Amino acid sequence: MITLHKEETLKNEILHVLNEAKKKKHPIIFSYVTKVAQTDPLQIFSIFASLHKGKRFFWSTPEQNFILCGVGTEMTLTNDQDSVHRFYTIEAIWNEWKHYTHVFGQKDYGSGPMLFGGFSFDPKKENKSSKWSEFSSARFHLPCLMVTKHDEEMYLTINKIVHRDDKLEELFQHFESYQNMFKRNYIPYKEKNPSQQDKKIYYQEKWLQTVQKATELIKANRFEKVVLAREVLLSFDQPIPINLVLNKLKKTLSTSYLFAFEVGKKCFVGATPERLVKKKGIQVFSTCLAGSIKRGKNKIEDDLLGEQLLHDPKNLLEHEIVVRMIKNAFEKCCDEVETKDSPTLLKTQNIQHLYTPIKGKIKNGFSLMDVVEKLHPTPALGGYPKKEALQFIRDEEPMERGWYAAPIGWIDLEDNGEFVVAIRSTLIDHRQAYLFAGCGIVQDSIPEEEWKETEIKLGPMLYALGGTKDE
Ligand SMILES: C=C(O[C@@H]1C=C(C(=O)O)C=C[C@H]1O)C(=O)O
Ligand SMILES: [Mg+2]
Repeated sequence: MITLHKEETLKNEILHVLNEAKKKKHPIIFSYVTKVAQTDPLQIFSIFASLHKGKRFFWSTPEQNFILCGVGTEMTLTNDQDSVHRFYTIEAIWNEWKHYTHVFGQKDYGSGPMLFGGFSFDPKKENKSSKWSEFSSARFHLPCLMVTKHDEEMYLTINKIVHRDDKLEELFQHFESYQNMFKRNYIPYKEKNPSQQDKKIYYQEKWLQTVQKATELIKANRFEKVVLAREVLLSFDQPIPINLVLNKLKKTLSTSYLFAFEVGKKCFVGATPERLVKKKGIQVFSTCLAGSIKRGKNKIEDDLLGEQLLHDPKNLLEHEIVVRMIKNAFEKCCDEVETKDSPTLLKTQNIQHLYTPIKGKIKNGFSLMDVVEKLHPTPALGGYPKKEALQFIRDEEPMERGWYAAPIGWIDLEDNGEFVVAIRSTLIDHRQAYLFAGCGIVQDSIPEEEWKETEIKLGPMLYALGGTKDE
């Protein structure tokens, strides 16, 4: 229950927003933010499973010090443009709404009105199946309710678009009922892992041949690097509980971002170690991540493998191409660009990567979306040069990437936000889950070795889904 004093203040504020909507002749996003006691954000995902089914999202950073869980869609922004306009249309509509937004309460970084969503990898790719049909080239949701965990604080945001003819009492009831739903008793997770019925590993021969073909074209100077991916389909005897998958991923992947974006009956879930861009105020951060080796069975073996990776010419080249491109893109929209001269190691549960962080300060006139547009796809996911590599993927890769390897994340009113690269991911469709993994192909790539690299990358998601390891 809202206390009496708060009740009056909230009512006054709603009245004020109603008047504003009349005066401006435009609906207003009213965002009510309150500090709340710590709860498990994943529980919110569960509680709203039926009321807001098909409209939920989840996000957590590797240190788990920033977690978002949003449910419902107070507003959906989506487009199917196949050019850079897909980024800027979203940004333009959001910028326009900023004139019609009213925040009430203590807003902190990551709370209040924000859009959560993402983009497809390649809007020019013609899709033959309907696998990704709900996931447009660009799609963002303004949630009805969202919780934000930021360090030790927790915030509840309730967003409502207020129209000039809305009734004060009804609006007030809306906020009250959402607050009460949020305070509902938390329920223990009941779901059990469904049993796996089938596992399809697609087009191994074709994939190996494509890798071979890519290396030949690289030797003939058509491009320098291309990233090729493949997919695995798992089928289960029952619908896959997203909560359970996220919980399992949370336990195993402390160095990765977790994300889930539900659209209708499908949910895109991932645990990726790769940040595309984070913008906080004028500070901009990105990650160059490319070049991989397995983890060792013990510390000695693990260190040896790490050392091997740090000195391996094929992997260093995979990595260097990414650093070069990201640095270039940063220099276009940032000042004071800083990076390291040589990579270090980033170790996740079952794989180690070459890693170079990069940062800068945004130039006047540039935005978070500018950086997303300039970076996507980096050569860690597409290749280099971008145009040639993308064409090769479009023509030769035997799968539909959809949102795999594309930017997913959030953006707020002040142009703060973060996007990661949606790898180590799965598209869950009722009783089925498509898993994706790819790797960077350079001149000296050996097809069978690259296949093994994708097997390692698929491991944690296969485990989280309760599947068996790739043979
Ligand atoms: C493409 C993926 O991963 C990318 C490819 C890597 C590589 O080839 O070494 C390493 C990290 C990622 O940038 C994937 O996991 O699907
Ligand atoms: Mg690689």
